[in-house]
Amino acid sequence: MYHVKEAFYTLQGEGGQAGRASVFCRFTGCNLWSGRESDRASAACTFCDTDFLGTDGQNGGRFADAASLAEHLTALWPAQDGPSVRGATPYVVFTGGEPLLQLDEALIQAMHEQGFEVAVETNGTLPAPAGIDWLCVSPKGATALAITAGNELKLVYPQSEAPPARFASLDFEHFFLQPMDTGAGGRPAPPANDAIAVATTDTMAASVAYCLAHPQWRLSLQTHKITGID
Ligand SMILES: C[S@@+](CC[C@H](N)C(=O)[O-])C[C@H]1O[C@@H](n2cnc3c(N)ncnc32)[C@H](O)[C@@H]1O
Ligand SMILES: Nc1nc2[nH]cc(C(=O)O)c2c(=O)[nH]1
Ligand code: SF4
Ligand SMILES: [Mg+2]
Repeated sequence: MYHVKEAFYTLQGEGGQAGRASVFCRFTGCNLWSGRESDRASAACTFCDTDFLGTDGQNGGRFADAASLAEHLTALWPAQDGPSVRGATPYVVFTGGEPLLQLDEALIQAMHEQGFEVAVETNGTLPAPAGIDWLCVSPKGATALAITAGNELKLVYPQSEAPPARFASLDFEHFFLQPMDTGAGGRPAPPANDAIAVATTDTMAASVAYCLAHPQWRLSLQTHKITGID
């Protein structure tokens, strides 16, 4: 049984695939935070910008097997254009919560059979199933990584217990710093048009300065918040 908070069609907002049309599948639950505000300060991950509790979001629910969830997600991809127009490869992003608590090879295979490339956004503390096409690892605080290779390492910055230098020698194709959205941190997430102001203050300046001083790292902005798309 898969528990899905929400699923929606949008543009990938972050990292090396930013701007790409994507079906997002947000699984319920995380191993680094209960999702309750009363537990945030004592959690292993304290700055989460996401509600991942329950199955009550748009297109959320409980799915008995890989085939039924794959069919549900495929229905969110738009009808392809006619034969004279170059089609895009359908793309699904599994996130959460922590997707590696639920994502398995059967679901990856079912999405491949539907013609999708499969991307994952993970905190990197749990092993990944085989078959993922684009793996993004985003380390959290003092937690130990179970995954030390992938397509992109996307570090929310700054985190006192997770300096970029700790990850700079790992086996990733791309290294991104993403300014921490401090509208989280125990307060409700800011409305989309507020996020621009938040993102352009101190965490943005610190991220820019780090990338300028350490060119291995590139800046990743949360463009879905800037555009207000989701
Ligand atoms: C909500 S997490 C879900 C996936 C997975 N649990 C993880 O942490 O990577 C999705 C992405 O949002 C990032 N993120 C979470 N809270 C953030 C914040 N306050 N500011 C910037 N990025 C944030 C995470 O680091 C991760 O890359
Ligand atoms: N548009 C959009 N892009 C995203 N990239 C990673 C996200 C996530 O929450 O995992 C996310 C998200 O929530 N929305
Ligand atoms: S950012 Fe990821 S790891 Fe941290 S609490 Fe949110 S879902 Fe969990
Ligand atoms: Mg998000």
